[in-house]
Amino acid sequence: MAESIQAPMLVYLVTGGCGFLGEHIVRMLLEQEPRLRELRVFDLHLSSWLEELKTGPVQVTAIQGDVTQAHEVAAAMAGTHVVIHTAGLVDVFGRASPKTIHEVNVQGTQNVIEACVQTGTQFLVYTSSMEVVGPNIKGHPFYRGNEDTPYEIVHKHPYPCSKARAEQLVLEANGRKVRGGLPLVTCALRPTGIYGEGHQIMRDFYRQGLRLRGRLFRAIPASVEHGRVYVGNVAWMHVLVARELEQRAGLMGGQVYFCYDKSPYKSYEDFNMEFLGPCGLRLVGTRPLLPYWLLVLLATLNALLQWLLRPLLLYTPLLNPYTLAVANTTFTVSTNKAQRHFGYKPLFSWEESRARTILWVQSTEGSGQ
Ligand SMILES: NC(=O)C1=CN([C@@H]2O[C@H](COP(=O)(O)OP(=O)(O)OC[C@H]3O[C@@H](n4cnc5c(N)ncnc54)[C@H](O)[C@@H]3O)[C@@H](O)[C@H]2O)C=CC1
Ligand SMILES: CC(C)CCC[C@@H](C)[C@H]1CC[C@H]2[C@@H]3[C@H](O)CC4=CC(=O)CC[C@]4(C)[C@H]3CC[C@]12C
Repeated sequence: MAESIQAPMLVYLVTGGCGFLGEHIVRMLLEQEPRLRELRVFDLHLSSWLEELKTGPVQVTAIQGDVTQAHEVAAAMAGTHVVIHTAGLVDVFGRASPKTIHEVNVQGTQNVIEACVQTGTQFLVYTSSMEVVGPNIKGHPFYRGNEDTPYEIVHKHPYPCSKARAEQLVLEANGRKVRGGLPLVTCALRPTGIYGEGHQIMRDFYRQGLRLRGRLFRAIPASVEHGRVYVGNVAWMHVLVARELEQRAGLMGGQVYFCYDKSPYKSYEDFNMEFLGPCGLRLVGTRPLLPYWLLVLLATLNALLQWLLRPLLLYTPLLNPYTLAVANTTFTVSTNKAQRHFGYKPLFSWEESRARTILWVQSTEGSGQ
């Protein structure tokens, strides 16, 4: 993919291109990748905003499909140069069964790899997650760690288990021969908690705060730091990785990169208040209002209720033993590997990321978003 003034010639495919992160990757590719001829957006559910993108100079092809169906993936990928595999089932609340999570996240990823081999697509970027590392079930802190920091990785929950297995499959596939005889070049990006325009959990907290007359109640100590990264910067990292993979295959192939930017280190709730505060909400309490043992009890009760009610209805509250453990364990990243390997610098400053997110939160008030 050498720099050239020739007509754009590359065909990209983004799986999960209609999701929260996927939409930002799609828009970023159209803005920042001049060599793009065609962009295929593959998703289980196609969004209406795709229509407006079809009027630009790049051919945008919307493909409704399911990554668990190998033939659908292979058909969509024929003739592509690069695939960004972002589709995934993000569920830590018990909405989907462990089997479904495995099928989408692991089998779906295996299907993407096999389709690369079968169709001759040579470059694969996988959206992994910080969750493949931790926090572990023992609650060990990961404080300003990097890709080489030793950490006891112990997964139990279906979501991190599936992301870890899928990441492993992607990294092991690096170097496999694809159709035509060239080697497959793969790498994985591990975002921490992503925030920004389209972040549904942020919107849910905002709505809950409005219902509670402008208040949210602190549940997690302010001293527990939780890694966060702006969605625009995560998208930019995907675009850069995809662009640089050919030139730096030897260095980048088979590598993992945490996604990072200049977002401040804060607790999950204090970080959310950076956006919800300017939208009129207040976080009540300098310390958690409920003792930790009571939160553990409530989380356990929620898990029990979920199990008991499952034959009748899906009870999926935010608080469960897993989400409590993640929110209550320090997990922050401090690394420059992406800068060293492919020249990444955040495209959006913290101030801009914050301003954009606030504008979006404000725009969701009263709208059906
Ligand atoms: N949201 C976050 O904080 C983080 C997300 N990630 C990863 O980023 C990726 C994107 O996550 P989000 O945008 O937050 O989730 P999302 O749920 O908004 O987007 C996922 C997209 O994948 C699509 N999809 C789901 N199952 C599919 C299937 N069987 N076939 C085709 N498409 C399917 C969905 O329709 C959706 O558009 C996921 O792989 C997730 O594991 C990683 C770290 C943090
Ligand atoms: C008051 C409650 C205890 C607060 C609950 C907050 C939780 C719902 C969220 C706290 C941390 C979040 C997770 C974290 O950002 C890491 C993630 C990475 C992913 O790949 C997917 C999403 C998530 C698991 C994210 C989910 C919500 C939290 C558990």
